[in-house]
Amino acid sequence: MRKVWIFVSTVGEDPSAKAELRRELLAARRALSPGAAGAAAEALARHALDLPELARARTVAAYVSVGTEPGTRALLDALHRRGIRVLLPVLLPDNDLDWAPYDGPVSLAEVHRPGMMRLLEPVGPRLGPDAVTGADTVLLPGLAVDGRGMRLGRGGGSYDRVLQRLAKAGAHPALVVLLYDDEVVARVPEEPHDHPVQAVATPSGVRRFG
Ligand SMILES: Nc1nc2c(c(=O)[nH]1)N(C=O)[C@@H](CNc1ccc(C(=O)N[C@@H](CCC(=O)O)C(=O)O)cc1)CN2
Ligand SMILES: Nc1ncnc2c1ncn2[C@@H]1O[C@H](COP(=O)(O)OP(=O)(O)OP(=O)(O)O)[C@@H](O)[C@H]1O
Repeated sequence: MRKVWIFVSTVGEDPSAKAELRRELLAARRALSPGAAGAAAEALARHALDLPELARARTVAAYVSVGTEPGTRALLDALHRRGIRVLLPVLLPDNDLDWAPYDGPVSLAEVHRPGMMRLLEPVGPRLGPDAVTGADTVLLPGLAVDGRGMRLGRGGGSYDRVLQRLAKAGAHPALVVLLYDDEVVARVPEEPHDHPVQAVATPSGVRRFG
């Protein structure tokens, strides 16, 4: 599996290299047993909650894991119980993200858009796409990250836009991607619009970049 990716990355870092790596990583996630996924979510929440970036945050932008993603529900509830303001994304028709507060599990609703995975989104008041610029820490979904902090997302470009918006606003929240252990890879294909993150939290711990 890695052989294919190394070959692709040496011939040029084009969008198809990202698409190929995404397919491989999503297949690996699908192969995970429910028991292993549950244990991973628990360990991930434990390590993430130890992050000083979360302990001292007043506002955290996060997301609700779905399907085979590393589980974030326990983490969201722990942050909410600590009195931290948690913002969750609402996917807009152009793949940009709006934000609304997390107010416990009852504040979430399943949203199904044709051709896309079902998401759990907040039902509360929408705060607008710029609300993320008020976060002290942003927890990002992804499929892989490399040693430089370059992140591979699902390909919607939603978080690329978030990172661009933060830069434009001069906001510098801590950026932490949540992944499984084997999704920390040697190199992620990179395009000019990609921005690095500072850290990754996985079930086995936290790694910081640069
Ligand atoms: N749990 C969670 N919430 C999230 C994200 C995420 O990655 N995970 N997002 C991260 O940006 C945003 C939503 N973006 C999404 C981007 C793609 C797909 C999706 O279903 N992709 C299909 C492939 C679709 C296609 O081929 O075009 C897939 O992954 O199977 C869903 C949400 C905001 N909320
Ligand atoms: N700031 C931006 N505004 C609008 N579109 C963008 C922006 N940044 C990237 N895109 C577009 O989004 C698409 C997906 O980009 P890319 O493959 O890097 O997504 P990703 O980083 O994997 O996904 P995500 O950011 O949602 O996690 C590309 O077509 C890219 O041109």
